[in-house]
Amino acid sequence: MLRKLHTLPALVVSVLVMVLAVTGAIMSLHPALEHHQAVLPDDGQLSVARAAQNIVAQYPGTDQIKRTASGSTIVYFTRNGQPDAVLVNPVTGDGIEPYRPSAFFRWVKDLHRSFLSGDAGRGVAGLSAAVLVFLCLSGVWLLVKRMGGWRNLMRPIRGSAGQRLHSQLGRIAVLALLLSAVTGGYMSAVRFGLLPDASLSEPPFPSRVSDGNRAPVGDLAALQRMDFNQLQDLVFPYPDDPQDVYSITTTAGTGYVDPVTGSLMRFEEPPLPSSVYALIYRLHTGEGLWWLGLLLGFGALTVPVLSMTGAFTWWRRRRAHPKRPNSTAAQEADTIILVGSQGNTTWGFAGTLQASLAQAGYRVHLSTMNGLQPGYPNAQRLFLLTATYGDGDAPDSASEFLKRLDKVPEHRRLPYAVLGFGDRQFPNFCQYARTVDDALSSKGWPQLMAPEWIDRQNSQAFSRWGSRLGLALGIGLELTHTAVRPPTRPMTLIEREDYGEDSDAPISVLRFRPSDRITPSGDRSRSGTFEAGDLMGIVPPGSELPRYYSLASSTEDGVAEICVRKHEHGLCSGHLLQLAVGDTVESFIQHNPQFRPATGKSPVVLIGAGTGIGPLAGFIRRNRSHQPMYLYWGGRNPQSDFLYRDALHDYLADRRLHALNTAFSRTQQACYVQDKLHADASRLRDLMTSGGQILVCGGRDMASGVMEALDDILAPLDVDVRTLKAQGRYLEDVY
Ligand SMILES: Cc1cc2nc3c(=O)[nH]c(=O)nc-3n(C[C@H](O)[C@H](O)[C@H](O)COP(=O)(O)O)c2cc1C
Repeated sequence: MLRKLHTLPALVVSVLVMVLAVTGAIMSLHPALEHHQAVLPDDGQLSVARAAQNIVAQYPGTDQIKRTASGSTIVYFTRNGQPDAVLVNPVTGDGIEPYRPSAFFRWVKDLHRSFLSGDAGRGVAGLSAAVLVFLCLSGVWLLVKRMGGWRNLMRPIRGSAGQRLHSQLGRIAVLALLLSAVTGGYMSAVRFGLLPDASLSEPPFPSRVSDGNRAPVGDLAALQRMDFNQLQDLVFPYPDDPQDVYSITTTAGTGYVDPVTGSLMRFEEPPLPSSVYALIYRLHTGEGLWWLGLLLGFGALTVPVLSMTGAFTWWRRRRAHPKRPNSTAAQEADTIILVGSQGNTTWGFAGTLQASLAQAGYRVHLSTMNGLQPGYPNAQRLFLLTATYGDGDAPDSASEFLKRLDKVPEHRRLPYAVLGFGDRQFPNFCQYARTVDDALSSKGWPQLMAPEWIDRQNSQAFSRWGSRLGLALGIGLELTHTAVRPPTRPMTLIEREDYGEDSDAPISVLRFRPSDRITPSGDRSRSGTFEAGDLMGIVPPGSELPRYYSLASSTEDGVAEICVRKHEHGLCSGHLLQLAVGDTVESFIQHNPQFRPATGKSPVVLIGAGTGIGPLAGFIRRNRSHQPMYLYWGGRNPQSDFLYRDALHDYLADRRLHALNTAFSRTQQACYVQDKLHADASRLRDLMTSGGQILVCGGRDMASGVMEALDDILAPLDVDVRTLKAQGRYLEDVY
């Protein structure tokens, strides 16, 4: 809900906020430029009287001396009947250059204040500032939730590149943005009378002025007592009006000076609202605080990037959540179906279940598992259909489910049935669905049906489950659903490197590029954006089901690179390894943001074996910030299957990789990657003590061996892999 509240206003006002931010960033340069030009005497060095005397000596027709908040001195004077203005050095009275306010800055200021549309535009700018305040606060709250509490707020961030950039920039710039938005909103509120008027009230004009000749400005006692650095404005009396006086405004207040006697006639301190306004104005504009101006300007420059990354993340999430036609409102439904999915195939099954139940007369509400509500007033049953990802983890649309479950009161518990979707090739088959089932039963939710597990979207198994459900409900229920193949694009093999050709399990590094062929839908084929660690789904000929390979490259590399080992009877690996350059495969990208090194400076320990090196090499390749990365990798034989040998040595040379440890199992001193970890135990303990994280990629036997080894190694620190996993510091991509 909060995410929606954060996203929707952002999408609506993003263009307006971007205009405010970019114009604000441009204007933030102004105080710094002015400060650079201004001549600033030391405090106590120069009185207003002396400075005015110097200036009048150079500019006898002086009408007004004005100082900007940054300290520049502007003199308005009349010469030969023509008004003019000049920037001066107040110590000497010499002119520096004619004063010509920049038409560009004035235009930018108008755009910033009112979108060039007068009062209506000012109102819109004020509302946009209020929205920006809300976006900052809701953004911080979302980040706190995502990072698991305030204490973890500055921890490295995980997720897709867009999400990481959005959170990282937001975290850096939020204070500057909040300050700009709150102060801007305040000034708008004052302008529209929502807060007390802050204009400077002038004391009443003196009714009597001393008779006699006017003294030279340098002799006026009141001005001799005032320090020039406090001066804001000094207006000279009209030469032809004997009743006129000097008007003066300083940081201490406003008053009048008798031009004959030099005495202070009236002087009033500014009222509180106007002092507050002056302070807020300085904080908003950086006038007189040029360094703050530049900081705020930098903060404002993040807004376009935040808007774009935010919009991109929203669009991606939206695309990942299929439409739910004919879903009854949650309040009215008698049957609730909640879906945990990442690749969307589970939605297809859920849609079929929904349609069949609706046909049988049920009022069915269909939503994500993250959409679990604390109560469904009319519901009598709950179905949970969920996939499993990572190490038995929740898919994206179920990541908040268990937390939400805690909030459901006892009297709202419903009879439920869990249907897990998974793949027996993974070590933890349907683990997340099992976790959900355990959580519900341990909380005492009544079970409508025992849980069932569907392997690789098997439609017969789904149909059998449907028949059993029909019996439980006392209706005839026929569920006919065949998984829809994800939309694929042709990719052409452009390069291959072959390893271990003589062995029983050869490996190839394959590089693909989107082919120019027109797809059946008529699109020119394009591949989506991806990063190392994402998955390339490949559908081998004669199969409906894709096989997934971890990507070793990102979009910027211009190729989709994967490492493939030949599996005995492996339909897809067999197909891929016999491809020749120029051949094409049908494929798609599945994002896998859970498996990425966190950004920042903390060390990253990469551990893999065999083809598991693919994404790890991809992470190292992109490590331009030289985050300390340590690679432990196990192969069979250094002569025949040392994947990425040359590239890894290049990465070591340019410090993208800090240390490389290899283990080979088919040599005389047979050695496994776990042995290398044990041999390097004390360094690993140091790395983990300094906030390091571990990413493991490869087969499940290697992964469980590595886990055991690390539990031993980290025992003296009182840390185990389970704890690291819970902290998001131990990530696995295991197959
Ligand atoms: C990266 C990845 C990790 C997976 N991990 C597991 C797993 O640990 N256990 C499991 O049973 N299935 C696992 N699967 C299989 C999916 O859960 C299964 O294909 C499911 O049907 C996908 O549903 P969805 O398309 O709705 O997300 C994984 C699939 C992928 C792509």
